[in-house]
Amino acid sequence: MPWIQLKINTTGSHAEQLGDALIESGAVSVTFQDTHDNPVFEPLPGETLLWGDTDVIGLYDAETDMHEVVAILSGEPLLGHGFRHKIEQLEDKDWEREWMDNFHPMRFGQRLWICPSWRDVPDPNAVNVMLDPGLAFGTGTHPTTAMCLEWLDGLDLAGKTIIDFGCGSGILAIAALKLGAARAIGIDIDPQAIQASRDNASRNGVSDRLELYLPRDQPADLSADVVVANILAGPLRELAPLISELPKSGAHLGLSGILASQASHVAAAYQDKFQLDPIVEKEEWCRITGVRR
Ligand SMILES: C[S@@+](CC[C@H](N)C(=O)[O-])C[C@H]1O[C@@H](n2cnc3c(N)ncnc32)[C@H](O)[C@@H]1O
Repeated sequence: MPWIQLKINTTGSHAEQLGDALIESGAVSVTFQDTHDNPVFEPLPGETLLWGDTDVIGLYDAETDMHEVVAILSGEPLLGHGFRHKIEQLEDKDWEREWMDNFHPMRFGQRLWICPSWRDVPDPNAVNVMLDPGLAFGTGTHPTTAMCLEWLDGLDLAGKTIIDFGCGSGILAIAALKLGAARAIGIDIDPQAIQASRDNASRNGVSDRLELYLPRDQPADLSADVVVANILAGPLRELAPLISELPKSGAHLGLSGILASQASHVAAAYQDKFQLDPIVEKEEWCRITGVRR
């Protein structure tokens, strides 16, 4: 079952009250985490944070309307309008664990394999990306990543520039580079994802062709032949004006992180500027692709 988590940084004295508020807003569980064990929560661009010592994390069914949750929580006196938070889709941890235990290299499409670095590659002549589960999202086990990898494998990427918007572990950018792309640009709001992408690029010998940016640092005039964004439906809709301008005319766009029930809403935000393909579905998740008009 797919899940979404919402994380709020606070002080220990406020944690319990916020935990109750998260449950009232629809969270099926709430956990408290010592911030010092988990320095992931990032400041918004231009912001200086005074860190609380506790992250309050609510787990929601992925069908939940997170806009509504945020609206409800804005009414909480401890939070208020525009409160800082982070919303993420979650890897299925059991699935992840199983993959680690069984050490399975995985094939995507015709040419591409994602392989744990401690195993021999099944086909040395294939396009092999060496990647181990780490702190950032993206190993290939999640259907949203898998659908992006399959799509990339089917494109002619030779000499192309690709933007990986929400790069996580860097898996999509690195796969594109190994499939022949000349240059990749990874963007993520999470500094830990930038670091993971950098490490994984180095492990795969493609560091010199991968640029990585936090959104506040990204050059203003970015454009590419292929743009892929595996983030959630809400941000994909909100960021449609920005993401739509990244592909050049005739360039390919791939969107993922979308539940089947949300696909038509996301497609509606892109259909004016893109000739969209039929939507592809895998285990409750969808992929939307198209070509920039
Ligand atoms: C589901 S993961 C995808 C990771 C990887 N691209 C993959 O396909 O497995 C989504 C990533 O997008 C990042 N993200 C979420 N919202 C973002 C935004 N508005 N701008 C840039 N990155 C964002 C998250 O930090 C996370 O690393």
